[in-house]
Amino acid sequence: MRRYPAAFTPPPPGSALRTGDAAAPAHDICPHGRPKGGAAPTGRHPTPDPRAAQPHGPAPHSRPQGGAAPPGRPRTLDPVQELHDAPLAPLTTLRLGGPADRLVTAVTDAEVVDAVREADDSGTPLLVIGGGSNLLIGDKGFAGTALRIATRGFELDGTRLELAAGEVWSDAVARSVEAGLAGIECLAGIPGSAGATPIQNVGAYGQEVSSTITHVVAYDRLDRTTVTIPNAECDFSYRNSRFKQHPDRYVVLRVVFELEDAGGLSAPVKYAETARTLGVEPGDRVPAATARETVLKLRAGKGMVLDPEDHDTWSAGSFFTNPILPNEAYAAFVARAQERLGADVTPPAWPVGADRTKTSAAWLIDKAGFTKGYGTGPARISTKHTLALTNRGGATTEDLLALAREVVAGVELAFGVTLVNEPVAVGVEV
Ligand SMILES: NC(=O)C1=CN([C@@H]2O[C@H](COP(=O)(O)OP(=O)(O)OC[C@H]3O[C@@H](n4cnc5c(N)ncnc54)[C@H](OP(=O)(O)O)[C@@H]3O)[C@@H](O)[C@H]2O)C=CC1
Ligand SMILES: C=C(O[C@H]1[C@H](O)[C@@H](CO)O[C@H](OP(=O)(O)OP(=O)(O)OC[C@H]2O[C@@H](n3ccc(=O)[nH]c3=O)[C@H](O)[C@@H]2O)[C@@H]1NC(C)=O)C(=O)O
Repeated sequence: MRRYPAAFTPPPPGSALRTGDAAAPAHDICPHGRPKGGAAPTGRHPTPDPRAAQPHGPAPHSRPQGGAAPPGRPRTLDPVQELHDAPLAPLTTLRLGGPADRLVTAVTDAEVVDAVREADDSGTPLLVIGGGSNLLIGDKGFAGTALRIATRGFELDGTRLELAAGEVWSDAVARSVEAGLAGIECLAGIPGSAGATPIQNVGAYGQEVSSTITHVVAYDRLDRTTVTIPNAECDFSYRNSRFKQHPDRYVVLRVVFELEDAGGLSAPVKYAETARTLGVEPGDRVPAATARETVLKLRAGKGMVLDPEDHDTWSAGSFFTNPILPNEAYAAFVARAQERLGADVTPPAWPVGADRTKTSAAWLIDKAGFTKGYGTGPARISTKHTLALTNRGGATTEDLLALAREVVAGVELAFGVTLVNEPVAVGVEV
């Protein structure tokens, strides 16, 4: 077993990977298009919502060009921030979805709040967009205002880290590791914005943001005021939070973390795959930079680090959450799996409290016959991980939905387990 020294000197600033800076295709906006009367959205949101993807979309601080509002249309924002009939597909990591009637890019918290208030006052449907990495937008687009959160702010004070919602998450992780701090190093390479991390309590490789967030500053659309919500009131659980439970109520403005100064070492390594790869035991610490690099390699091997050249990464990451089953339902599932695959088969299982068991959606999909690379059309399963549904180029949202529905039906038929989609569906239902 390899052990690392207690004191570790972090690498010089700038040596870290800056995943958020990669590949920014031109923002393909029709500047003078009129708002389209798209179909009213259906699904989880009463109002649809696309998300601006910094990883492959325009840089968050660069304002889209052009886009004067049609005559007579009320406006409270700088014209360069407002576009009409704006394609949303380039703002998502799936590169799917139709246009928004109106796309507003907000670069300050005040602009975010103004845009939200304006939409609410006029009864206009609002779609908040962060990095676009967890959005599945319908081909008809969004009939309302899409608000792209492009605020910037990385403030490190000792071990306290405050991030503006529009910060590129993977850059923030890199910078915190460069500063020698621990707590979010295993969340490296996750696409999207800092403001989206508390929404679904982002987690990977043994870390969840709920462990380090101290509080979230959000605009509360119900009370029409800015609120500070401490961790204990965020109702965090696996891929869930108060913000996700009330999807139309809060717009996250800032997220504050308390990181750990472990002399440049990581937090104790928790995820078995990471520990194995590092050659350490779970619970050991390694240099935070090493933990981050290891996670980046593991993620890249699964097609989970954005790369515009690699269609396996034209995805929304995991398309389904890992099912959490009551223990009896899990036992029934195991019996069914063994009947189908052989008595020696044991599906992945992680206890969730005393009464429930989490299993693997990727395993279910794989064993139901949807193996890596499954599909013949423009939407297929990733060749690197069965949980990522991908756009091979030229796909439509309907293509992807057809694949997703086929997978859900196939897994249900094979194992009696119903998969639930993780990405936010805008104007469509899986
Ligand atoms: N673990 C992994 O490997 C992966 C994880 N992800 C996670 O998915 C998340 C997607 O982030 P991102 O690409 O920025 O988000 P998106 O632009 O994809 O938006 C998805 C949804 O997040 C909500 N949201 C985003 N920003 C805000 C905000 N400031 N305030 C309120 N709601 C917000 C909105 O939901 P609503 O309208 O319901 O509030 C939105 O519809 C990331 O945080 C990432 O961690 C994605 C891919 C891989
Ligand atoms: C990518 C995301 O997050 C990921 C996160 O990166 C990883 C690492 O911690 O763990 C979750 O995936 P996951 O449960 O599929 O984790 P993995 O470690 O990749 O795979 C778990 C198990 O699935 C099985 N597996 C995986 C891939 C595959 O093609 N086939 C397969 O059968 C294996 O048994 C493997 O051991 C998160 N997904 C969810 C929904 O919880 C995301 O949210 O978008």
